[in-house]
Amino acid sequence: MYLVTAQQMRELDRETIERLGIPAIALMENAGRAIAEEIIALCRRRGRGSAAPASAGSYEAGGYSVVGEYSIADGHAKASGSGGVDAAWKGFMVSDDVALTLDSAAAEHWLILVGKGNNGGDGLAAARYLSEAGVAVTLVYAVPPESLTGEAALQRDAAAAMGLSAVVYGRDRLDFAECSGILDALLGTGAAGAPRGAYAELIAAANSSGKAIVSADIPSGLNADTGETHEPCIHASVTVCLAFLKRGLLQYPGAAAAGHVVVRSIGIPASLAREAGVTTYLLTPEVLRTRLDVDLSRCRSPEGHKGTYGHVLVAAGTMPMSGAGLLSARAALRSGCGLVTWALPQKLLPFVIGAAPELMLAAVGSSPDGSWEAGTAAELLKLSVERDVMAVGPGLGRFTGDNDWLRRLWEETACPLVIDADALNILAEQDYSSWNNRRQPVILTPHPGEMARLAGLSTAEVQHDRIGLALAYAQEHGVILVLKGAHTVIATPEGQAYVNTTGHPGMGTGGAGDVLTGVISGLLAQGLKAVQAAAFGVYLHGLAGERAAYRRHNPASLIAGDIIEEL
Ligand SMILES: NC(=O)C1=CN([C@@H]2O[C@H](COP(=O)(O)OP(=O)(O)OC[C@H]3O[C@@H](n4cnc5c(N)ncnc54)[C@H](O)[C@@H]3O)[C@@H](O)[C@H]2O)[C@H](O)CC1
Ligand SMILES: [K+]
Repeated sequence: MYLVTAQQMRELDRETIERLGIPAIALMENAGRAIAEEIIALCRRRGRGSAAPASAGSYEAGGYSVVGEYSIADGHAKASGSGGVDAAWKGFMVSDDVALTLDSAAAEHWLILVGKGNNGGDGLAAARYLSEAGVAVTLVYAVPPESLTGEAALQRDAAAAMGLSAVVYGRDRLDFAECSGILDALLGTGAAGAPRGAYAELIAAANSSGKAIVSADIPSGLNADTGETHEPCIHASVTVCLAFLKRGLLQYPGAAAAGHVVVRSIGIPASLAREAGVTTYLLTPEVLRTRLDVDLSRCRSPEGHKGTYGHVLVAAGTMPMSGAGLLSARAALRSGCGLVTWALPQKLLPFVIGAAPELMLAAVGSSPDGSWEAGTAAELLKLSVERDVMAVGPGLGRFTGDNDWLRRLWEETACPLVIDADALNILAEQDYSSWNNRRQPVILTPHPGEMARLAGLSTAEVQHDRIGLALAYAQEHGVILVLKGAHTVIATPEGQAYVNTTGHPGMGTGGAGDVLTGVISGLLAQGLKAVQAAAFGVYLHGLAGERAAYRRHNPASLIAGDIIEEL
């Protein structure tokens, strides 16, 4: 599933209209219909509708279809008292447009908040379809309707010609308490800055009304690119996103303001997005399979052996943070690699023997306090020769000479590097663009605080536009960047970005990041390309976290080791 910016959406709109010749008004009609269908579906889900959602068309031997709860054939059958359609009788049958039918329409009255632009136009089109379904609608113009132009003006005139009731905010009486729902068609991808004037007042009133709000395309007040929510911003139950998923709907706080996001096609071909060079995706199994060529089955070869699945070297842990090394190393094994060697300070070794019998341990250095030493770089380089990937950083701590230590690993290892935790903090202190180029990829796995240090920004600035920042950093530094957090972003030096939505808030617990480092390293060791291992690793880590969270009486009690057990 593509993720687009507002600008990319405008270009795709224009391409569709000008190159394919599909009129803008047709796209708007499609948008309006899609929005109306989702509002009707919401009303049903709220239990207001008696018609069950349209069942999949099931074609019986007699060649008739049952859609929804009613068909003419059933009607005939009931009339004839046969209690059901006689299979031999192939009565004439007509089904209705279930998606736009609501039995309880009479109980519904929706306010349609109409902005000046095409977002407002979408709302006006939706109002006509809702009215056709028997839902009472009142158009609430944020600006005098005569100021609408283009397709929005066409929709305005059509709504007026249909006699839809309309009020102008600030001029006419308006009571949100009288409605059963609100369609937010104030601002879409053409918005700029915080909502102003009547728009801001209508957004605030809608939010405080307590009514269910459906947003057209994006919640008004949301930055479509960054997920930043202006003050005020609509808090929607459902956002009907048109054509392509907007980046801002996946980035918090926007992701929270959007409610349930449903992407609806309106006639803009997905191929245009590919041709336009859109390379940001929602990370789904489909994207993993088709874009990243990942074998989701992770099947094992019948003649495989531990050597088949690669060998991970983990350089991690100190006396106070031995667990980080253990978590990473165990997670690497659980991700399916064949062997894991955990390189750790000599002093630490006796305490972790047997902690995970499946691990091989390699004591390095001779520091009396179990910290790392600059001289261990040579030992790690020697160990890395027989390993397929090196993970460095979990529980590493800081030590004298650590800058040169990391530089040696960067410049002299011949295997891919996964750099996490304190190793990222070491990296952040240097201009590593001057270091020798590497033939093998590097994956950085910062949380927002570590990213802030790497990029020389505040954490708030990192969170302001996670996708944009991750892409810029990955391309500038030639690394694969895994920017952790709610909806982790995986960005590549070539400019692709994948946004992951698996995971659970309970995963905000010490060591969860160490586990991810192990998972990514374990997948790399099994031969996945770096971007495959990063994306698939994040995806699997999130799924495991979900399963682990649901096993607890309360997700708050989830701890990192639980995630490993669910891999
Ligand atoms: N081809 C089509 O018809 C399609 C339309 N789509 C829908 O169109 C919107 C984008 O429409 P656009 O006209 O570009 O902008 P908006 O409707 O979002 O509104 C912009 C409008 O609002 C005023 N404005 C801008 N910022 C503010 C602010 N901060 N406060 C107050 N007012 C503001 C300004 O006057 C602008 O004119 C898109 O989201 C879809 O809903 C579909 O994309 C399908 C194709
Ligand atoms: K909107």
